[in-house]
Amino acid sequence: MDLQNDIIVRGKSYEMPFSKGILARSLTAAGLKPSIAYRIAWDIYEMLKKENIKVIDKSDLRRRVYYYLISKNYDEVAKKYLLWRMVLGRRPIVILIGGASGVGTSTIAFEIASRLGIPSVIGTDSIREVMRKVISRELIPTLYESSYTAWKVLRENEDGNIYIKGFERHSEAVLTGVEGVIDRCLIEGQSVIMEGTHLIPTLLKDKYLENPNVVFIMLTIYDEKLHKMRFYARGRVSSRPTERYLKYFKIIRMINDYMVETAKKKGIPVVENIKISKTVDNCLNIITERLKTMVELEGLSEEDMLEEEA
Ligand SMILES: Nc1ncnc2c1ncn2[C@@H]1O[C@H](COP(=O)(O)OP(=O)(O)OP(=O)(O)O)[C@@H](O)[C@H]1O
Ligand SMILES: O=C(O)[C@@H](CO)OP(=O)(O)O
Repeated sequence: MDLQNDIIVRGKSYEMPFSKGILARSLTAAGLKPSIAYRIAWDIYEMLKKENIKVIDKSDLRRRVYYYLISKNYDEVAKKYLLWRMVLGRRPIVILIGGASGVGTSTIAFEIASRLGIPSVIGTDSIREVMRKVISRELIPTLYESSYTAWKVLRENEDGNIYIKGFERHSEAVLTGVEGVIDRCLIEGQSVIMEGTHLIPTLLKDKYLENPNVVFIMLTIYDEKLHKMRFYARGRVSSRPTERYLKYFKIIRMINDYMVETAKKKGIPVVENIKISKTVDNCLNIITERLKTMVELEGLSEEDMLEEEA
């Protein structure tokens, strides 16, 4: 790489060479098609070169991109771009993607992370592994099962739907770990995406649901056949055995319905995951709306966002 000829982008605490790829990615997150986003990133790079700019502050670059988008009649994209740059650069945001096994939480979480440039995605399955190391099987036997088999080790006196009770008991300890990670991210100012089947809306403490920096989205697949097909697809490329998920499919569907029901109860948006690109767009729209509220709560106008140091 010829650093001498590169344009340097200067942030508050670091410098890096101008990257058309990074700029294009933030433009796609704001709603532009990748091909157009890349062209605009290229145009801006050329513009800076023509002006013989060697070093540019991030806030200057942000301003230029914003006005360039407006000049090309991408007003809505410009607004979203500004909002995203502001929030991701300066405020921690925790995105929770819940959903029953196989509806696609990890796939969608990674797509959103790459579109937004959030470097950290944590699966609740990993938190479950950590919890298994610190809590004995004797103390919480459900933790050692899967979400859909935990009912097998319930104590006999549990009332109600035993499959759902098992799932709840299985998820409780995991949720304690999830809440710990959220606390840490909010305190440290780090953004993170957490995904998995253990994110039960009615069991997560209300203080997280009410926090403007926490955005919770529930994924679902309404069509049973489509949901089943996802396990066949996964079985071909991973070591997770399709037969196991098919054997417990009815319970997994029950968990899916329960997740949707509890999400609705708590006012959490439910997104159907049929086509990846559409699911991601729907999720990004939901997240953007939440960010607008967050920025409005802080009383920031567009002018303030343009002026804020990056
Ligand atoms: N919109 C989609 N279209 C087609 N295939 C998809 C879509 N979303 C996910 N998949 C595929 O479906 C399978 C299941 O998805 P994934 O592993 O993301 O599920 P999950 O909800 O994370 O499950 P678990 O909680 O069991 O880990 C994977 O093979 C994935 O590539
Ligand atoms: O418990 C579950 O539903 C799944 C979640 O990924 O995990 P496993 O099937 O590996 O136990």
